[in-house]
Amino acid sequence: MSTNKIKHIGVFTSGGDSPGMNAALYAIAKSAEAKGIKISGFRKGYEGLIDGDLVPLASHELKKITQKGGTILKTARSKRFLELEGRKKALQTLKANNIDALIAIGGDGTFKGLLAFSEICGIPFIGIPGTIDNDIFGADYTLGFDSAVNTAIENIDKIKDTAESHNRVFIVEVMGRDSGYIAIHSGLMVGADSILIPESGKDFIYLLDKVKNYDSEDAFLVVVSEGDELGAELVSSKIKEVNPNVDLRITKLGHVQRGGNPSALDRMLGIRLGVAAVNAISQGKKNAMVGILNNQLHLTPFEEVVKQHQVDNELYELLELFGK
Ligand SMILES: Nc1ncnc2c1ncn2[C@@H]1O[C@H](COP(=O)(O)OP(=O)(O)OP(=O)(O)O)[C@@H](O)[C@H]1O
Ligand SMILES: O=P(O)(O)OC[C@H]1O[C@](O)(CO)[C@@H](O)[C@@H]1O
Repeated sequence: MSTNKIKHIGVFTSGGDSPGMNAALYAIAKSAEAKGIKISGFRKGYEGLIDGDLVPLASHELKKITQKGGTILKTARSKRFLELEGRKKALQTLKANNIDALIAIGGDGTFKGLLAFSEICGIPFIGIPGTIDNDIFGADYTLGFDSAVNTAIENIDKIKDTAESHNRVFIVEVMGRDSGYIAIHSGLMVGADSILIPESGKDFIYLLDKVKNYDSEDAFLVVVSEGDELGAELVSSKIKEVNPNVDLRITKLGHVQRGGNPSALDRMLGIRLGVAAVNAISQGKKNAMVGILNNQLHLTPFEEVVKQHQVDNELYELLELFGK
């Protein structure tokens, strides 16, 4: 589609919220206004597309909330959009409101949704990676990941104080549905004795070896990703099997990691990617995600984005050196 045909862009946030989404919405509105393009926001992710729940967006309003976590548009996991019937209703909404391009801010599930939608809807779709899990191919960092890791380390530092005072073994579970990124980053930064992630199968053996003879004047800290196949409880019972003397506690950090004001990095990322998304649409691009790779803007087709993510080799090496 050529540049001058785009008059009205729809935007929505989808999947888990992540700090920085509001900054991206502000940037999208600002950039669209500068190009004379109208912007509407669909509320509650794909649910808003299906129900025609949309609101006009204005940059002077969004400017006030760029520093806030969460998403002003709200978000959802939509069962209805998984069905063709739901996607057909969403198509009707777009037609009825003369939307001629869509920007989605979400995780890999959201982009799988756009791929499915593109089979029945021909308008340009552009994605912005927004998930604390950082499990998206085509972006060094997703919106919200840096803030989530900062929240995790702030809290694990506190746990360490009490763990060291009691010489306790602590298992701290951090978020990451299928991804160990938050665990690796936070685990390295707090000096964890062991880091367990879903992408690595053998790490548990090293942990048991280490903890078997643990009887020290110190804490023993395990950071485990919620996506790890064993999980905190099973890890705990295995540790007690090999060393019944340990004084052990489990803390699950949970959704606290998704909230809070975005870090400087996430605010900047939101602004850069918001502007880049509008530019991409104006340049006639479609069905691709904007992301920052090596500090440069990149467009990656959705087909690539949704492929299984990989933890890169350098991170594995750090994990070997520090976490085992
Ligand atoms: N294969 C698919 N076909 C159609 N829609 C899909 C598909 N996969 C996911 N979706 C839609 O995308 C929504 C968001 O996906 P999901 O819940 O996996 O979150 P996400 O975007 O991966 O974000 P997060 O990483 O924060 O969980 C789903 O609730 C669903 O409505
Ligand atoms: O908010 P919900 O639906 O419980 O989802 C939790 C999942 O979302 C994420 O926080 C990503 O947004 C994952 O780390 C976690 O597994």
